[in-house]
Amino acid sequence: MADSDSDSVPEEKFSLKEVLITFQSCLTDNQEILTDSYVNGWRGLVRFMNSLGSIFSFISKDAVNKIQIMVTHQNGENGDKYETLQSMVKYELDNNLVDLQRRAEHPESGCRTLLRLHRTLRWLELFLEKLRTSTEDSKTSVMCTDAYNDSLAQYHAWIIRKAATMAFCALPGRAAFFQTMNVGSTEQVVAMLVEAIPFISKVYEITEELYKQHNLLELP
Ligand SMILES: CCCCCCCCCCCCC/C=C/[C@@H](O)[C@H](COP(=O)(O)O)NC(=O)CCCCCCCCCCCCCCC
Repeated sequence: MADSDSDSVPEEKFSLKEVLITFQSCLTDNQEILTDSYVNGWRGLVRFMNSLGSIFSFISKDAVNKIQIMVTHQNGENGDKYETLQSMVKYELDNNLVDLQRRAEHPESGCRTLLRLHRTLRWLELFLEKLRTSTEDSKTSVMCTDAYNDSLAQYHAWIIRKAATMAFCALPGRAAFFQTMNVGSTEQVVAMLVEAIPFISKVYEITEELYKQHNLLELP
């Protein structure tokens, strides 16, 4: 059976609102984070990024690879241990499934893979916040680069930083960017951001605290 991303299925109208709202559904009542919704949020973000052009495909490839690693864990025989980020951390640490010093036997642990997405979530939070407070003459490439330099860039090698900042220059201007988001007028985009950013921040904070408690923030 063809899956829903199959070429034969016409692209339905895709709004970034649904994607950003996914991060709201990550949170359980007792403040745990559901891996499935988290990974789904990233799937939607990557889909949005792909719609911005092929210059972003090297970023998309890495993101898809990380999403796939998480899905493999979730579908594996211990998939139930990956239900929340909290249960994943516990399971992988209890069973020595995480390379703590250097990448060796477990180069694709859920913990280290998720950490890369978590660091990128900080970039997203900063970028969205800049978009929210931007004005008509603000440049998306500048907002994106500033957000990147204040977050993710410190973890990337020079060559990746160079490639990423070059790609950011190809971002459409603010008006076209908002249009691609497919949320409606500028006021509606801002209202959506006001609604979505707090959930993204919350998910980020909880994950940061979880990783900090277990000393996992520098996983190789
Ligand atoms: C809208 C423009 C999109 C900007 C995307 C910003 C993130 C820039 C990341 C550049 C990563 C370059 C590719 C390589 C990365 C890896 O080296 C590096 C380290 O991995 P390793 O330890 O396994 O080697 N990987 C990472 O840091 C993870 C990168 C994951 C990127 C996911 C990007 C999804 C972006 C979604 C954009 C949605 C924008 C929505 C705004 C309204």
